[in-house]
Amino acid sequence: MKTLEVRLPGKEYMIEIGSDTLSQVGRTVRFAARGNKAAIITDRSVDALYGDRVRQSLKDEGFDLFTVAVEPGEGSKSMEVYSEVCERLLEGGLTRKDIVVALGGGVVGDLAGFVAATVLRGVDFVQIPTTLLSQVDSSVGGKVAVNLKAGKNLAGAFHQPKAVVIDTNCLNTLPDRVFSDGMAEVIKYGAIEDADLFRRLSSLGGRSGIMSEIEDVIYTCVDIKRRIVEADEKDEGGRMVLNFGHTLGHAYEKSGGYSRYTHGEAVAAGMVKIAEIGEETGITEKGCSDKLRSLIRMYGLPESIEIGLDEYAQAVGVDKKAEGSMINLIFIEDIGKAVIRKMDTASLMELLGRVEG
Ligand SMILES: NC(=O)c1ccc[n+]([C@@H]2O[C@H](COP(=O)([O-])OP(=O)(O)OC[C@H]3O[C@@H](n4cnc5c(N)ncnc54)[C@H](O)[C@@H]3O)[C@@H](O)[C@H]2O)c1
Ligand SMILES: O=C(O)C(=O)C[C@@H](O)[C@H](O)[C@H](O)COP(=O)(O)O
Ligand SMILES: [Zn+2]
Repeated sequence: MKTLEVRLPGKEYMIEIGSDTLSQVGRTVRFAARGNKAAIITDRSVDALYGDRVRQSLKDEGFDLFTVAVEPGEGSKSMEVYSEVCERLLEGGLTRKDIVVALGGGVVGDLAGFVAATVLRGVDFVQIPTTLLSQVDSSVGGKVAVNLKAGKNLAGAFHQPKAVVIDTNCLNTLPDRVFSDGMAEVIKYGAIEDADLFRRLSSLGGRSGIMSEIEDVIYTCVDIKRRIVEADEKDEGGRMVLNFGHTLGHAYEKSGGYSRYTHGEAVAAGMVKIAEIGEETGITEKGCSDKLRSLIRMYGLPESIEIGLDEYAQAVGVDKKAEGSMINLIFIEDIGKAVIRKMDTASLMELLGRVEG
């Protein structure tokens, strides 16, 4: 097993990465918990696969338990489901010293984390991510949120977990499409920060290659995120690079009603498009968009998604990196080297029109 510590003053936590860590998860939660009640928030598919194992481990540690299982899918990152889950926690008798256990992919982690940040004005929570995307990205760093009609992740908070327990065995039951989603964020880390990782992803060549080095791939990604979050927890500067491909990606997700394209698919297409804009403006070395395209193709992700300029404009208008009429955009200068550039949104729209042809 590998471990990492996120060192945020007063909010430090450990990340465990290994195989079969689920059967020992009770010990980690016991160490993190101040009370004796634990509420597991999960989705129905994950509950059927892994709920019993987690419940057994928590019971072995003497926890008084209950489970709230939501519908699988992005639709559960909504104010309606958020409100329903809060009510269920209170019916279950959750008090301020108790703990929420988020068991599932990024949807469950973001929803349960937002619930934990706000119910009773905040309770502790632990992340047990079960998808590749949630293991390399969403379980770490404390961004928690639900979607609004206006756009992606628009009601949220920064609420750091007390621990993150990653069990790589969970990845064996992932459908290929969900595995690919996680690869979009893995490719993102290579593109923004680690050219060696980017090259390695080419040579690993697909899901089985990645699985042969999975602990190390996850460790590499989480270590990058840990360093970035430690330097800028609240997304005021350097952390914005983790949003590479996301401004346009969020536009694609919204245009597909949060069901046609997954987050990973949207981010993949968003990275290619912003690299094309970067090449057009001279910020990005020529050829980077082709390098991204070929990795994205290799991992079964879309290189582009067609939407209208009005749909881009709506998403850009509510992007959390906007400052008045300007927006902070994340480009890469080359593979492994991200840069933040302020641009007025009108110029961005003009460039989008140009690269869309
Ligand atoms: N907070 C952050 O920093 C952050 C970072 C990246 C993404 N996100 C968010 O994460 C969400 C996407 O997360 P996701 O890709 O994990 O999707 P998801 O949580 O919807 O999971 C995808 C599907 O896989 C199923 N599943 C989960 N674990 C499984 C397993 N081990 N075996 C079989 N099936 C399993 C789920 O039931 C679901 O149907 C998006 O909402 C995105 O915005 C947040
Ligand atoms: O942790 C971060 O910071 C990220 O930007 C990670 C992203 O992969 C993730 O999708 C995040 O939820 C996007 O955040 P948002 O602030 O653009 O909603
Ligand atoms: Zn993301």
